[in-house]
Amino acid sequence: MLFKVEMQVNIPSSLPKAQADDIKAKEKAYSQQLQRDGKWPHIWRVVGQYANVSIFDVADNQELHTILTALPLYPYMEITVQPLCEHPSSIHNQQ
Ligand SMILES: O=C(O)C[C@H]1C=CC(=O)O1
Repeated sequence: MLFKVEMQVNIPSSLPKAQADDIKAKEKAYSQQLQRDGKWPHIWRVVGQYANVSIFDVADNQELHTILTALPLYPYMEITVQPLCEHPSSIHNQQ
């Protein structure tokens, strides 16, 4: 199942820089492993914002929930999820 996920990151200025940098490094490693696994095929920065638009390719809602809630930056994120299906005019995925 494909999902469009938008993540807005709001790290409080009260969080010490070293701690924020550590969380960001863990987030990067976690994200890149999911990308290698094919679960997170797209991630794009939203211009001018500490935010991304991503596509996830997972088995079901539960798997996406498990992945998102394990993001190291999850406590500092606002996340919106939209399920996707095939567009009838798409030239991809035709059988
Ligand atoms: O920077 C972000 O958009 C937040 C987060 C998502 C992946 C990652 O490495 O960081």
